[in-house]
Amino acid sequence: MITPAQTQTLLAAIIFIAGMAALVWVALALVARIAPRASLAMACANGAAAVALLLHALRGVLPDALAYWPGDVLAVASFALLGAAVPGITTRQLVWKPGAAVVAATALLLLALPYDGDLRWQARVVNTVGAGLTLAAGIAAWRGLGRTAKGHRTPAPLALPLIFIALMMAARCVESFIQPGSTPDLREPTEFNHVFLWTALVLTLLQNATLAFLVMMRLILRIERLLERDPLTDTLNRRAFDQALEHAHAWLQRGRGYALVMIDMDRFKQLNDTLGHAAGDAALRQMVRELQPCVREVDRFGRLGGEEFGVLLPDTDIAGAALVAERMRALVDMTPLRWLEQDWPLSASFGIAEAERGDASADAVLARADAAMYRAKSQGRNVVQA
Ligand SMILES: Nc1nc2c(ncn2[C@@H]2O[C@H](COP(=O)(O)OP(=O)(O)OP(=O)(O)O)[C@@H](O)[C@H]2O)c(=O)[nH]1
Repeated sequence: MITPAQTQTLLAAIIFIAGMAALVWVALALVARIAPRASLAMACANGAAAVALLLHALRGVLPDALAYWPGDVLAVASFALLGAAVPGITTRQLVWKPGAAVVAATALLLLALPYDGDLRWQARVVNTVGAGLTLAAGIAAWRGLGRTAKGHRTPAPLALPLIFIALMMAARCVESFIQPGSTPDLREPTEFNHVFLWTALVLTLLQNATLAFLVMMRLILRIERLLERDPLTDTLNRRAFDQALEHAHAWLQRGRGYALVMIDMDRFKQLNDTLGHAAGDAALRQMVRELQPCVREVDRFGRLGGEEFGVLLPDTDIAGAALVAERMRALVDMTPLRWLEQDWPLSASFGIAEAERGDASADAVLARADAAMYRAKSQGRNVVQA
């Protein structure tokens, strides 16, 4: 036997959880500044849900003009905000216009329904629209999560709580047709309400936890990226490049070879001394931009220091490395640096080396490529040497 106190306590617990979740999302957005727009949308979604449920719980206590129509519109708005926030978290695009249009249309429709006596049609509208909005968000999340981004893949089933919420709302609508005697009041001590409220409680927790987990993943990926990138050129920094090199060397004994290209810009000090440090920085960025199209997805392009760069080419022999390096050399040579209305010719010297089974470590390969690069310098620069 379910008592009114049980359903009311469950309702209060959901309001409390949604309210707390709203505060946590505000903190993530404003204090931690993680995915701020999507986090704010999540804060608003939880806040709107909490207020809508509170107005529902206070029906009969608050004036009708406040407790009914505004509460229903807020409930729909909370689903629309959820639908806007989810793509913001999974694909970084906040999609709010379709949701706003649905809320406006639903508000008008609800305005046309008389709020007296039987409120089942109002509840059917809210539950159907809520189910549709949440299902759309769930499908968008499933698709967004299934994709691989920058080598990371977040499991699509993390979108399941949203899909379950949609099913739950749809079930509430279906129940109102199957059981014509049921009332739309969530406080009624019925079996259906009891199960519905328990499910809503668990799903509210689960959905907030999974979305917060996704936001944290974004933060971790951003930190990982900051740790492995050179801030000026956005190539790998020395540490990350050395790691990639060690990894490639570990595969050498298992039959997967690799080659290295060392790149050193020519007469860079002269450029810096004549045009200034900012021009030198621009030249470094320009060279990296020009060379990017020569670098495959599996290759690793890193800045080893100053104006020296390295490219790790897995599954490549010396002939392949020579082709890549020659193409790179020609590209750098082709475009001068345009700085304050004048052209400054750019070029770089290239040294290449192929890893051999006898190489005890990647350092040996690096040293050979380095020595080849110094030979290129001594031969007048702007050449490739093996
Ligand atoms: N603008 C800028 N300059 C840098 C950076 N890192 C190192 N440099 C400068 O790069 C110059 C490298 O000079 P050198 O090692 O003599 O080499 P170079 O002038 O290119 O001479 P060669 O290699 O023999 O052609 C130095 O003046 C460094 O100060 C950087 O991040 N930005």
